[in-house]
Amino acid sequence: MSPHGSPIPRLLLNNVCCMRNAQTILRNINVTVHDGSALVLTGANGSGKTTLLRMLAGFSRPSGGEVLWNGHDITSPGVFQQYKLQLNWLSLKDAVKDKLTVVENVEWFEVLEGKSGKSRPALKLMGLGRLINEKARMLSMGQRKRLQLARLLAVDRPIWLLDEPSVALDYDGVELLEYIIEEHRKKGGIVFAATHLPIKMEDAMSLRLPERFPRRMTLTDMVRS
Ligand SMILES: Nc1ncnc2c1ncn2[C@@H]1O[C@H](COP(=O)(O)OP(=O)(O)OP(=O)(O)O)[C@@H](O)[C@H]1O
Repeated sequence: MSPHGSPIPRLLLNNVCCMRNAQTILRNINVTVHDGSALVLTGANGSGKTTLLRMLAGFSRPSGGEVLWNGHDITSPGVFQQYKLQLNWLSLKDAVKDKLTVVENVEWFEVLEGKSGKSRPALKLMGLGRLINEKARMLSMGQRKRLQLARLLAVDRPIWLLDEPSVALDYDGVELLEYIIEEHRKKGGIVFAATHLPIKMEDAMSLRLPERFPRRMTLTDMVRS
């Protein structure tokens, strides 16, 4: 509880700023996140969505402001060791090992977590049950994304940082993504999703990052005018 009696948010982004190469990428981002919440991040290419997710993952430090987890700055050494164990990261780089089988690609992450037994059910839920023993190099783009989502389920950490989670998924795949996000949130999990495509998430917060440069006329504008 805070001194005012309200629960301390699980995560608080307090005036977060990010500079890269003397340019401001993110300016004064303020977000309060409680268990079960979701934040949908949108914005033009280059507006800073991945940068914000990377900051939440602790890959880079804010150049201004702070990210607090349970009221503690995530960049403090003692805190970061605990905080990083809360995170599950899904990025466009899928880290799928082509020489391993589909199930090995998930079990590997589960073993690192000191867990077992969830990989096969997770792959089945994601519609990859028949491909479990195939080499991962056989998978299509959408199937690789489904494998990544199966990892989220098998590893089962509370804070999901999802960068373009629906890219390459077919209609059923997007519905499955929406389903697992909903189930995760019902258990108190937190979801951050950067996306250009609509993903249905009930009562999700949304943050549209502003374009960083004045918009110039594009080819599309010229064709339309
Ligand atoms: N390490 C870095 N050094 C310098 N500039 C960087 C670095 N990382 C990202 N940027 C710049 O920060 C800006 C934001 O990039 P970011 O990848 O966060 O955008 P995005 O909103 O995720 O874009 P997209 O929709 O294209 O995925 C870009 O202009 C990018 O060039």
